[in-house]
Amino acid sequence: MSVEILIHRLDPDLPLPSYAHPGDAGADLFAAEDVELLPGERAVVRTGVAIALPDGYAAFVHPRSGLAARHGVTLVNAPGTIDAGYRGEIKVTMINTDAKDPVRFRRGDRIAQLVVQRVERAAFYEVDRLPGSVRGTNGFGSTGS
Ligand SMILES: O=c1ccn([C@H]2C[C@H](O)[C@@H](COP(=O)(O)OP(=O)(O)OP(=O)(O)O)O2)c(=O)[nH]1
Ligand SMILES: [Mg+2]
Repeated sequence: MSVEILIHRLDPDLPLPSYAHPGDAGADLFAAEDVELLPGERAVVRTGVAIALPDGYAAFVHPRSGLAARHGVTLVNAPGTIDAGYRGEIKVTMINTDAKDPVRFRRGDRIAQLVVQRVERAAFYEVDRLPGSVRGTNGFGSTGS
């Protein structure tokens, strides 16, 4: 089963986002521009597409593991959240975490992947005291390394 999503190409010469294999969760997004990232540098990169997600869905821009493993490239805000009401161009906030090597992307390169998911919206009920739990307030490494 797949959810139908309206997509508009702001850059008609780029391919639509696509899944590399059956069963893949992420559809690859393409760079709409050339970009060079020096060590530690970041950039907001255009993808040339805008989408209209149905209510009850969101899309998440995830890094590609190959770029992370080979070049240390990830996303500053991973995963980036695309709201259902957003009609602007999807952009990718890339960062080069490598200490030594610059990395270069060309227009048309696959720079990130989009994961579409159903999402719940919460109704927040304020209370004076929360119900107890086994974990309680322990966190941030409380179970050891
Ligand atoms: O990686 C991302 C993250 C967000 N967006 C777009 C879609 C999203 O719906 C909108 C707002 O994102 P977010 O809520 O994360 O950013 P914000 O800093 O809270 O901006 P705003 O005040 O517009 O909500 O920006 C992207 O194109 N790429
Ligand atoms: Mg926001």
